[in-house]
Amino acid sequence: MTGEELKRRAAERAVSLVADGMRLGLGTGSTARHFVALLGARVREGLDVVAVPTSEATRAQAEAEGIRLTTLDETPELDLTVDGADELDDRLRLIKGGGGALLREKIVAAASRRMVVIADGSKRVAVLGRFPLPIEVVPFGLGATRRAVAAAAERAGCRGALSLRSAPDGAPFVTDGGHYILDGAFGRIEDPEALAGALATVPGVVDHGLFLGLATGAVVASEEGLAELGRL
Ligand SMILES: O=C[C@H](O)[C@H](O)[C@H](O)COP(=O)(O)O
Repeated sequence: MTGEELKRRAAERAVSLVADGMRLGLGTGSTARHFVALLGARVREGLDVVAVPTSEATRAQAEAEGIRLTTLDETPELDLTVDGADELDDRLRLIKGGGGALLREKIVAAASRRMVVIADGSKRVAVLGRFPLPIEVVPFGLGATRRAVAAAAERAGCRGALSLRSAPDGAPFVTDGGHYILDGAFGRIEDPEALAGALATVPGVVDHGLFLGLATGAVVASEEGLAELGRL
């Protein structure tokens, strides 16, 4: 089975959790894209839901699928968010933001009663950190912020290169919120909570890709079948 087929399998299970009347958060990325496509098919069959997208890319896809959209201003509490992840551990701690959508994703997940992660088996790790941690920063003061991030990470036991993410044209990648991303190649993040706490003390940091205590469940698809973690 290809990676895309595995992602689709996980997305199919997540779509089965959606019921009429639900207020949904729609994730971003190649796995969430399968979920939005499958949800769109159900909406065209008559399913009545309303959804908040976590990126402009997902907004465009959801609109094209005919999914009714809302905002967190109109609908501040959501029933279920379904999103992908770059890594997840057995305690449902995540790294997200490989596609640059981490800030809106975290706001939407925090506004949801349930957040279900969909992923293929390659995303599951024993210790977070193989995937470089995205850290969203304000462009102003980038040099100083980068030094402060490095110092904060070191206090939490993490060392590694902090790379400014680039767009395909070589310019800095800019998030939907107008910010830059530093990718922290920390290797192993032994204490994600300590790192999250340390990063939160740096003024130029808007947010980071550690999602701790947000995911309530996960569907992980591999050749062996679907593994379900937590509460779906
Ligand atoms: O910013 C992007 C998101 O956090 C994605 O959910 C994450 O990068 C996983 O994406 P994919 O499903 O494409 O691996």
